[in-house]
Amino acid sequence: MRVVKKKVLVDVCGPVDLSGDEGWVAFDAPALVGASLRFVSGEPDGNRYRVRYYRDAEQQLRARIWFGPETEGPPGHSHGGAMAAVLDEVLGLAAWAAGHRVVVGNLNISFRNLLPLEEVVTVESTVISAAGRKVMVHGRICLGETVFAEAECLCITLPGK
Ligand SMILES: CCCCCCCCCCCC(=O)SCCNC(=O)CCNC(=O)[C@H](O)C(C)(C)COP(=O)(O)OP(=O)(O)OC[C@H]1O[C@@H](n2cnc3c(N)ncnc32)[C@H](O)[C@@H]1OP(=O)(O)O
Repeated sequence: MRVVKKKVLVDVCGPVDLSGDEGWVAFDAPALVGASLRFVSGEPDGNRYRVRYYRDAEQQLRARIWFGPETEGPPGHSHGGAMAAVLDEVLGLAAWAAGHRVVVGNLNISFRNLLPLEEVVTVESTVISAAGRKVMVHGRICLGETVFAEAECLCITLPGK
């Protein structure tokens, strides 16, 4: 029964264009951090999220991401926790991409607009500072001028190699 339901959803959703902007270069997240990031990035043809990572011309991490029907919270729109999971992954990964071996210690999110399901949006990230074990990364989920969520993320470097 579950298999049939999933197949129908796949047919309904169809392919999604996750191509990047001009000048963006594809970024291989598993090559850097391993294959553990399955919750957000693990099902590239599924109905939860579909994600592709890039670096922009300034080397900052970017993600093109589709929020599928399985991320629903308010009817027809993404769950806030679904957006939080994406920001946790992308902003933590941004610190790794900048050379810091971290986990996320604190993630402060403001939800600014309801995010419609099955929309392809962009996650922007900027590494703001690195001092001692603390790496601050800011980011937002947006589409054009519309900001759906913005976040400040304190990453803490892991001890040891
Ligand atoms: C491995 C392959 C992975 C590979 C995968 C990589 C993927 C990255 C993307 C995924 C991101 C995630 O989902 S990560 C998963 C979600 N995150 C977690 O589960 C983290 C759980 N928390 C922890 O493990 C711990 O609390 C740590 C590591 C964050 C910190 O513990 P600690 O090592 O004992 O260090 P501690 O002394 O407490 O803190 C060091 C300094 O940071 C400050 N600090 C610590 N936490 C906070 C905080 N929440 N808010 C403010 N400040 C904080 C302290 O005040 C201190 O400042 P001072 O006194 O020095 O000034």
